[in-house]
Amino acid sequence: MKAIHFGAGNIGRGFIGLLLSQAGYELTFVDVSDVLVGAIQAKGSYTVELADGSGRMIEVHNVNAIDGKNSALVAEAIAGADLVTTAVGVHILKHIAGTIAQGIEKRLTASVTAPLHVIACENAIGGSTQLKELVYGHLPAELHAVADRSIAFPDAAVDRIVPLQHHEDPLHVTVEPFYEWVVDRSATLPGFQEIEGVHYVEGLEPFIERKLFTVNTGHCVAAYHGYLRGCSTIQEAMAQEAIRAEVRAALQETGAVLIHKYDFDSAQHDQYIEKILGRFTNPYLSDEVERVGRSPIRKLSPSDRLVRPAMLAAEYGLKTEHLVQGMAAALHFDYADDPEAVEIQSSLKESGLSSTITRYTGLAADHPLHQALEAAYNQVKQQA
Ligand SMILES: NC(=O)C1=CN([C@@H]2O[C@H](COP(=O)(O)OP(=O)(O)OC[C@H]3O[C@@H](n4cnc5c(N)ncnc54)[C@H](O)[C@@H]3O)[C@@H](O)[C@H]2O)C=CC1
Ligand SMILES: O=P(O)(O)OC[C@H]1O[C@](O)(CO)[C@@H](O)[C@@H]1O
Repeated sequence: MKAIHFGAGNIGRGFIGLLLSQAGYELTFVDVSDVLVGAIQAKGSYTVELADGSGRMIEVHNVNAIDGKNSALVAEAIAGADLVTTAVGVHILKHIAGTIAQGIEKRLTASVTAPLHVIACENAIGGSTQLKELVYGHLPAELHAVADRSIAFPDAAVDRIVPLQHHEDPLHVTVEPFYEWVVDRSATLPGFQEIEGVHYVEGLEPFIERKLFTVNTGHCVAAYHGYLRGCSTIQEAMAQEAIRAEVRAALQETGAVLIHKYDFDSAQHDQYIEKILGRFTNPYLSDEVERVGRSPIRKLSPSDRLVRPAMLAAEYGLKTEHLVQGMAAALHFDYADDPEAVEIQSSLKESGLSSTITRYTGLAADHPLHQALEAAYNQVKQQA
């Protein structure tokens, strides 16, 4: 079984690559970083370290890498693969879609009928579905129906905290022990051999929303409040009682939404929240607030971890105060090395608060959440 994985970064090496290799796949990474590609090609292996105080190391052997800038070579590899996965960032999917389409076209021209599954392992709802649309945009229309018979794009939810790495070895990666990779079984093709270690479910929506609106909502709320209060890491932020309470309160709000929408057991969901809070405080990890807060435009967008649960809460008549506080802190994330943060800050200066809110959150000026966010934005800085 051959797998091609786009993105030899933190989650690529520390989670998806590790799991695929352990599941018996012959694994080839595709990346545009010369350092990562060169190091994998030279060594053919790398080490994953578990951040649990045990010092446990796992060696990942027999891995290869292709330079993502060489689309012909990547397409050739895809033509002969059983699985394509990605962990590049949802905004990068459009840049790899053409190459994936090239690989699919090669495969169909060579009459390969074995199923190919393409799974986007990104933090987004419907990531693989988005990738399919992008890939099909590059495929000749007459091939779409043929491709549908042997190529599938099951959506997925991936969860493992892998911070920025600061090791001499560019391939060494430290990860939290916990991981969860959930895939929509209903979108897989007959004859597909399930990947060992992956949890297959018939309906992905409750899983992806539970993950995105708990792990990712909580994490970014900690990051934005932490940044405002001058903390360097999530661990430092979570050690402040006020921030910890703010994160827990935001997760109680998303929890109420999830319980209402999916009829989750309330006590079990509380335990899930506590487990996530415990993961954020893992003393064996050091996770910069700038990484976890990165890409605030994506995180403030209408279908993402802050606005979407708040909109649902408003619709269900539930509380939104702490989600709104999180959004307000996100608008104050003025980190100069993050292009999305810089764009929001320029918009605030040039267009003002109200039109910035509408532009990035999709909340119209007369929406109650818009008005609450304006008020919270003006208050948040004073509380920091
Ligand atoms: N780090 C984490 O804890 C988690 C991250 N994720 C998601 O995984 C994705 C990747 O995140 P990270 O691994 O943290 O980021 P990262 O920045 O460490 O890795 C991304 C990799 O993609 C590569 N890349 C960029 N453009 C490319 C292209 N055109 N072709 C091939 N490779 C390309 C980069 O060179 C980099 O090595 C994101 O969507 C993130 O939301 C999901 C769960 C956990
Ligand atoms: O910030 P992004 O790119 O959505 O992804 C990183 C996020 O995913 C997580 O790994 C959770 O699975 C967190 O570390 C972090 O909040």
